[in-house]
Amino acid sequence: MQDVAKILVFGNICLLVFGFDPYTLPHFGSDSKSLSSSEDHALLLGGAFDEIEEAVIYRHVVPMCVWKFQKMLQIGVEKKVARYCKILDEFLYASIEMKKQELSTLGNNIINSTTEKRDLLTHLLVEEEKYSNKFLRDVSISLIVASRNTVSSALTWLLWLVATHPDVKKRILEEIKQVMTTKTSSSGGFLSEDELNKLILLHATICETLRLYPPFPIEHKCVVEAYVLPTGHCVRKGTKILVSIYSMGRMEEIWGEDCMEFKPERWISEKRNIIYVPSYKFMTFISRPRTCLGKTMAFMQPKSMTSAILWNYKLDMGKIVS
Ligand code: HEM
Repeated sequence: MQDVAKILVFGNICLLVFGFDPYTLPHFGSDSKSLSSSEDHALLLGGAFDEIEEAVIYRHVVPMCVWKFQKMLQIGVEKKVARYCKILDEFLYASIEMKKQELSTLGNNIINSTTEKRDLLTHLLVEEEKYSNKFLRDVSISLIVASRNTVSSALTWLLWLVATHPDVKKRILEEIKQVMTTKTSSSGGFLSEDELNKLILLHATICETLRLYPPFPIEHKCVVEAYVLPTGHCVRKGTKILVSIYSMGRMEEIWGEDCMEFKPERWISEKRNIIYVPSYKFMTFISRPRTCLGKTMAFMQPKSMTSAILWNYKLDMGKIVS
């Protein structure tokens, strides 16, 4: 399920960043020559992201000298990293060049288009011509990496929790029916942003999913300067701190006695608004100053996808075949 969700999210983020869907594109790069379709090419890119993300985790668990040595000799995991980075670079630089050509062909038509309709690359290139290709590549890759695994993990757990809690599923469907207009029901059940904002129970269900199953279960920080924490603990410069976001989402002293239960209602006030929970309690998006910049999008995508799935299909857990 998460593999399908990753494909969906990758397509969405590419639309946002580049303005095109990678599943409909011609192939870029030497590694893609043997591929028979755009879909295969997009899967190759997805695979490259997966491999690199795994290698980044590896770099966190082995001593730095080990992976640096492997990198220098181009052996082991680092050999794979170099290959997959090349695949991604070819895709990203070709996408940037394509966008630049499109801009020079369409010129004023794009420049005069409303900013809400522009993809990120167009926006950056129209606002500031001097950004280097490397800068544009780095911005694009950060957004793809930040959203692909996180949103797909959230969506997978969300669908599983909804499928295994028929009462919640029934009430979400009733909520969708209430906000849905004739226009959206005839367009396949894809709700507008305003309609999605009215889905309070679905929003609460996503919060509850992210509390119990945070896509980043552990956060890793390094102390820059010696500091005394409010608890009185001294931390020395260079100390590595691991915060278990997963455990914090299941702590009785934070969430109460029913902390292990799936209860979307805990996020809804008597007046049917979402209850604000400070980020130092609900750590899924980390606290300031480095809080997640894509939080709104992190809710919008699962909301839009889940409401369309529930509207069009019957969501149930299939039989597990051993
Ligand atoms: C359920 C989905 C998501 C979760 C749980 C999540 C969680 C997080 C977390 C924990 C961080 C802090 C990482 C760190 O400092 O080590 C972070 C940072 C970030 N996230 Fe998200 N994220 C999600 C979706 C997204 C999306 C969809 C985008 C944008 C398209 C995004 C963009 C970013 C960016 C740009 C940062 C870096 C912020 C900075 O360092 O200043 N995230 N996210």
